[in-house]
Amino acid sequence: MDTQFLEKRAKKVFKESPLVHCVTNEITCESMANALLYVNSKPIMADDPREFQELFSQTDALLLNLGHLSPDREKQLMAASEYANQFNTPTVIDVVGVSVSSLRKKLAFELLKNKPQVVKGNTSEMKKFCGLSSHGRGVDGHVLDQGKESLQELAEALQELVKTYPDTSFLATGAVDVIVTGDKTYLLSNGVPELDKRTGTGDMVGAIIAALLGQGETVESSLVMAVSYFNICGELAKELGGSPIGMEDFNYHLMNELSLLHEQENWWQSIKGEKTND
Ligand SMILES: Nc1ncnc2c1ncn2[C@@H]1O[C@H](COP(=O)(O)OP(=O)(O)O)[C@@H](O)[C@H]1O
Ligand SMILES: Cc1ncsc1CCOP(=O)(O)O
Ligand SMILES: [Mg+2]
Repeated sequence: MDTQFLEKRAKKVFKESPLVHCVTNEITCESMANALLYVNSKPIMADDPREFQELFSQTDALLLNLGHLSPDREKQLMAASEYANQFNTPTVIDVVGVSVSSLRKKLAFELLKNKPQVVKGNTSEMKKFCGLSSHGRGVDGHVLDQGKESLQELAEALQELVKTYPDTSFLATGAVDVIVTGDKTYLLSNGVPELDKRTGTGDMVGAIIAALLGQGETVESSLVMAVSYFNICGELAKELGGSPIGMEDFNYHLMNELSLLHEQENWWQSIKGEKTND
């Protein structure tokens, strides 16, 4: 990958303190709020549309997470998406659980109409989102959706989707992360398997992407830097936690590293992946 691009962006990211509005699920809400604080952002979890007119005049980015759906939550997500359009607030949509129900897929495409900067999910969720076969169970990705052929099929489907939705970039996370943004495709390969075993890791990545958008990073830079940063923190957590590593120890070190790594000037040198122009 272009090391000049990575070095230049790494000097900028996490140096400001954007206010990130999250309409999200109760399961991982606190982890998400703390992850944002640990990367110098300010979270506000707010889902009452009555305060959106005032709130959107103050916020820098919006994270919409479909994790815990209800009729009220659907109304809140749609309202926030409309306000983001009105206020030009950069928006990330996390299509959590889209491989579970057609209700979520329908809502995801309704939200896509408002031209969010990013739509993300794990590989199984994003395969379902693209109409491909998916082995997703619940909100988790499945290893059968992460093989070379499967990722190639998914990347091609996302490259087609970008032609229909040119204002939106797409991210599918897993052992290898697929980013399709404009005519560029990235395959990123940092991280450790333990990241798949802690609830909220994908949710936290979505929030960190929103934070970088909120501080003015481009969509391409926000995606590459947020995913890589988070996953390198996972690599450090595994190293620090010893072997065998308990998942509570892993999470302790992961969250610690989120708050520490951005003080290391050369953290970006650990970024692994490749970029192709479609
Ligand atoms: N097997 C794995 N190896 C390395 N990194 C992983 C693995 N599984 C997930 N990750 C990383 O963990 C984060 C969450 O991804 P994922 O588990 O796919 O999302 P979700 O929590 O939404 O299912 C992403 O940054 C992803 O790159
Ligand atoms: C378990 C669960 N159920 C509804 S949302 C949620 C958390 C999903 O978090 P992530 O997508 O980061 O694994
Ligand atoms: Mg997820």
